[in-house]
Amino acid sequence: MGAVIEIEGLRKTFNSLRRGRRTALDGFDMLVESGQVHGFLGPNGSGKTTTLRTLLGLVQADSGRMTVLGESAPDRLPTVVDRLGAIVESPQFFGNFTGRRTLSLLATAGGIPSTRVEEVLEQVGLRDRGDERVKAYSLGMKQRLAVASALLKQPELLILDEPANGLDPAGIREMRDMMSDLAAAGATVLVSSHILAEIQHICDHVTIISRGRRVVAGPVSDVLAGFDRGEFRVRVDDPARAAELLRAADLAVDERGDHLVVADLDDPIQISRTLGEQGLWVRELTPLTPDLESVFLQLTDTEPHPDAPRQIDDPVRLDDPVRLDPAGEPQVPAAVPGRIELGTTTADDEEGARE
Ligand SMILES: Nc1ncnc2c1ncn2[C@@H]1O[C@H](COP(=O)(O)OP(=O)(O)OP(=O)(O)O)[C@@H](O)[C@H]1O
Repeated sequence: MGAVIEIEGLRKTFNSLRRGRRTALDGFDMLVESGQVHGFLGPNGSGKTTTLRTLLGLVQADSGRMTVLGESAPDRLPTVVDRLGAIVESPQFFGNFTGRRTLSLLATAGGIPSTRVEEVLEQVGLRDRGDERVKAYSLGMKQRLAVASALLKQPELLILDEPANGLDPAGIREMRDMMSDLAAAGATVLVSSHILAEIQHICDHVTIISRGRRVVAGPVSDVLAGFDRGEFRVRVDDPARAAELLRAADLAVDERGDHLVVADLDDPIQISRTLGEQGLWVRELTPLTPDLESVFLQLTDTEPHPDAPRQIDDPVRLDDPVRLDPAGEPQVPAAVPGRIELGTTTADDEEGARE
């Protein structure tokens, strides 16, 4: 599989009079290979949008090396722009135009055959609503229209920043199906999100970023397997006694009210045998497999706050080297040989551009 996106040691610091100096990217690395549906995960403010904007030349990096479809980015992006579709900032459409007319105009402007309009409307599930004005579209329909506009040129690579934002569960499901269809048709998709369950369903690969650094990357199944602590939920009539017996058998037991969680287990037979031999019959013995949500929380150490978005202030936990990058810690590369120095941005208007 060839690399479709390569990012090495990307750094970006924003300077603003109001908020001072902020390091958005602190030596970030990412590799997306051809045919992947690659999830780009991180808490709010971890650097996802800055990465994508930098990759597309919308923000200038301080340093780092990037390639897109084999060409160095952003300087050589114009040579691959026809093979690339991206929705990084919500595109604005004319509310009085219909979806179909909007796409027709974009197709004409881009020299794309008008037959593509019907194809992309179909692909994003808007064919029956194509003659309604955009101002009457729901947020989800506007998102789909945006995706349709990016699909007009049949891109090999589609980059979507938080495409599920603001969508209801049905809209999220449709977006998910659409991405699966695109991948099945051979496209590579990079999708950033903080909706972890969705990423787990949609994506085959994942990169998790925290505070501007990559904390883990790889196939979703490998990342999850790396966090499998061999835990089992155990229900018995007398959990306190069961806990005692299991501890006496050298097992790590956590009492959780009406059930126990036993960790670091190779074979659950150890539980049923230990308890059965003492006349305690097991009612439930369920393996607890990690999901992306728990992996994400462990890596970024950001328990969601009931009334607030995810927090980013806590330190990244680095106590388990096997679960992190090969170096055993979030990557903070020193000088990368041959890295292109792109110059430093020290403009207060960066702040203005964002707000
Ligand atoms: N134009 C800007 N000016 C000043 N600071 C910025 C600018 N853009 C991003 N930042 C800061 O850089 C950091 C990373 O922001 P970024 O938007 O890349 O995060 P994110 O992971 O995309 O977050 P979210 O999920 O909330 O979109 C944050 O601290 C943010 O405040």
